[in-house]
Amino acid sequence: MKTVPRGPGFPPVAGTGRIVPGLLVCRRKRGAVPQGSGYVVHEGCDHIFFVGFLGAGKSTLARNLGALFHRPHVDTDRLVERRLGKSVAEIFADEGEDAFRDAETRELSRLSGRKSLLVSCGGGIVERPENCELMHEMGVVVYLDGDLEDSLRQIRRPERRPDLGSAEHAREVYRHRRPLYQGAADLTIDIRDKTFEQVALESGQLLWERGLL
Ligand SMILES: Nc1ncnc2c1ncn2[C@@H]1O[C@H](COP(=O)(O)OP(=O)(O)OP(=O)(O)O)[C@@H](O)[C@H]1O
Ligand SMILES: O=C(O)C1=C[C@@H](O)[C@@H](O)[C@H](O)C1
Ligand SMILES: [Mg+2]
Repeated sequence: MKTVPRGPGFPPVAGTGRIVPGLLVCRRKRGAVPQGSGYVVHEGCDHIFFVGFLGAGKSTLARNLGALFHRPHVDTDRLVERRLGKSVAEIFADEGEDAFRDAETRELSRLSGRKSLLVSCGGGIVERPENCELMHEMGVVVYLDGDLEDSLRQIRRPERRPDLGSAEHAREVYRHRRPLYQGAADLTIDIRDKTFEQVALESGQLLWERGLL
């Protein structure tokens, strides 16, 4: 990815801005050309992948930043579900985890044909080194580094999470995964003791300052 820098200032104010709880959302008119108006121009694939444990807030963050920076958001779990026509829980139950992981890798590689996505990833995306390579080929990886307990509290409908299992199992997975997330990350955001809005502002600023948004 080649980056053409633009002027200072966060967030990018072009079009109209409005405040929503804790967040400044900047609206750009449809079709507006980002040249010379403080927008970054990237050549090649320039996705931003958000990784982290279950319930860390990846989807919420990618959605919030998508609204803030006018970038499309996709979620790998939702892409797999749409492609296979069933929920993640059903895929695990009917076809097993390997089939889910194969589908996840296929969906990930399909993103190479798209531009400027904010991608919230399934919690297990880092289980396959091939996925980490794909993400690095297509952009940068941001790790939301948080506590296991916060993740567990935030998970909605834990009974629908085939990957979660008992608290002890979740703890084991967390311990096993943390170095994988760290190894994959280009950037790490410490999300402990922060609200979802604080995380969105902090990561937006970090990515903006580095010319990634
Ligand atoms: N602004 C918010 N304030 C408080 N809680 C929130 C907020 N946004 C989301 N949540 C809660 O936190 C949960 C986890 O957030 P999110 O779904 O973004 O995490 P995730 O990392 O994508 O999780 P998953 O592993 O399920 O994909 C949500 O299901 C929701 O219940
Ligand atoms: O952490 C995991 O292994 C998973 C997380 C979810 O996002 C889904 O991708 C699936 O349930 C597996
Ligand atoms: Mg999610």
